[in-house]
Amino acid sequence: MDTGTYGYPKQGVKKIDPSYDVPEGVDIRGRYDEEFAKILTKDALKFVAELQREFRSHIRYALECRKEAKRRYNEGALPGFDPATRYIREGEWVCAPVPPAVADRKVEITGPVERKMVINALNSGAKVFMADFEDALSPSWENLMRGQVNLKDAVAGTITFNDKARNKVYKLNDQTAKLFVRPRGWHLPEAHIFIDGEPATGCLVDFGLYFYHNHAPFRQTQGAGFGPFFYLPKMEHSREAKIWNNVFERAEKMAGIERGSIRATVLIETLPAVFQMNEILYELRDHSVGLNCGRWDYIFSYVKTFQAHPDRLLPDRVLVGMTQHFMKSYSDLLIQTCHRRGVHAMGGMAAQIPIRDDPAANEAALELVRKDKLREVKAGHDGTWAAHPGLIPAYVEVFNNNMGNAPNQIKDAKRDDAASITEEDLLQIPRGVRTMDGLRLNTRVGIQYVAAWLTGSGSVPLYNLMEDAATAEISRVQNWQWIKYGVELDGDGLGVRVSKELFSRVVEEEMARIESEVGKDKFKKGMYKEACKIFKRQCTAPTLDDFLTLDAYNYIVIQHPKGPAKL
Ligand SMILES: CC(=O)SCCNC(=O)CCNC(=O)[C@H](O)C(C)(C)COP(=O)(O)OP(=O)(O)OC[C@H]1O[C@@H](n2cnc3c(N)ncnc32)[C@H](O)[C@@H]1OP(=O)(O)O
Ligand SMILES: O=CC(=O)O
Ligand SMILES: [Mg+2]
Repeated sequence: MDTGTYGYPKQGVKKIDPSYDVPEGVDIRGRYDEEFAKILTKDALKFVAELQREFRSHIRYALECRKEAKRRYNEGALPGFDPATRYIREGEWVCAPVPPAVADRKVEITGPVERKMVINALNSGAKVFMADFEDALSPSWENLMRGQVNLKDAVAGTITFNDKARNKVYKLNDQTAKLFVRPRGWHLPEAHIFIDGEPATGCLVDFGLYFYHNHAPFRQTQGAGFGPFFYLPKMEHSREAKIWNNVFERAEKMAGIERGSIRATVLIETLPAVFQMNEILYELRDHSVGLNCGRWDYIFSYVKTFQAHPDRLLPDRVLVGMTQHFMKSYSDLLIQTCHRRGVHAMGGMAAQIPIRDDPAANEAALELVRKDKLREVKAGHDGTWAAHPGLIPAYVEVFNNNMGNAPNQIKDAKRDDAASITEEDLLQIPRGVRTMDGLRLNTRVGIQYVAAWLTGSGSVPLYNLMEDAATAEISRVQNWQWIKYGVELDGDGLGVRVSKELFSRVVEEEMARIESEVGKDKFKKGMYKEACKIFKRQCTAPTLDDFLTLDAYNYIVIQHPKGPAKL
């Protein structure tokens, strides 16, 4: 058949849709795009398919183990240290030395893999940019594939962005942050790429495509022989870290590069994982570059792990900060563990962002984050996360003032005192009150976040705070738990018990408030009603959904040529 460019028909010729050139067993169901085709090459897809085939049974097993652990916690068991791996916790071993290119990670900026933000983040003055396919990204086909294009251009050093409306061209500075990439968690499928008749594992797609296209230029221009570098999210057990280690070894073999070139920082952001920190580092000891306190998912995980423990309910979300005993214990033990094993102990994300139109409120927010960063650096953290470029100077100042010229505190802040932290310390119930305002805020934030996520934004400013998938999860599971156990809201003197009926009224009133805050027009055009339906269903479900984004994912999958699809 006679076709024009990319398979579109010449006049009078029957139309043929362009399609990706795929290897055996791979089916791409996402929209065809010329730019995406440069990422979805036959060889890159072959690599992703090989990873999927080699590791799918291990991933399935690891996810089954999560279910089994959940069953035990739901029957009353508590997470704790595993006696079978005491020898790893007590053994004297260290991880491979930190690559010189990333010895100094005092301030790391994070953000979705959106083009302008990638450039801004790399230029921000932070030491590291964590480019996010996870908490900060709504994983639509368009966002994911554009993200891969953006990262490829960033690693090549050629990325630009033309903001026509503002007549501004963005390009990279001479000096840029080192790039780390965070793929999705093990649980998320990629419904636009089928391998042997099944949706691919989301994180293997994110990792595989990025690694395939960028390992060589990255090692040359950024990693000084090491890399690429990754952040690994939401793991619950060291067996999941072992899979990543094997994936890395497989990738290194494919690329013909030395074992231990790839390096990753694991987020400790689930309650079960805090009891596995040594074991996780041990599995990844040749590929590790530390652990990070993923505080928001960690709080979410506390509620999720104790979903069937009404004696362990959380107070209002705003009261669960890093100074609560269980959070402080987690951060202290993470620092002690990392430094004993010779790697970075990274701090986490304060949710405050700059407030442009109110200098006094802005100064108050800055003071809160300075305090948070000061606590981190004094505790021994080697660096921290910033959500916004406007915060970086303040963070740099706090870390430099307290660490001087040293690139990190791995050798100087041993925190041997934290070795005595117990299971009870790590599980201690947080203190504080529960209020109607807390229920309302959870609801208002949760619905607005889901509405943004459904329309392509995975991180948003709400009420002067950064909200992303992890913070929204806290709102969702806390509402679920309060409804499930008919909790008394004791903090405001009203003594009201939470019920489905009360929650329905709150949802109605908060939807009205959202409409008045965002305006009728935006409310009508946005996906607030759909978001409300999803959020309400999840908050009132008889059993707790494992992840907010798993169910919501069905709403953003658009398979071509057939349209929306349910997994
Ligand atoms: C729990 C966790 O997982 S935390 C990690 C995941 N979360 C994140 O990474 C959140 C990242 N941060 C963000 O997405 C944003 O800062 C938000 C959504 C919180 C706030 O966004 P906005 O209100 O739009 O920011 P604002 O309008 O102040 O931005 C000003 C400028 O800074 C840029 N900017 C803001 N945040 C970032 C960032 N994280 N990285 C790069 N650039 C950024 C904007 O692109 C904008 O650039 P411009 O002036 O050239 O147009
Ligand atoms: O990913 C980070 C978190 O806090 O969650
Ligand atoms: Mg997280």
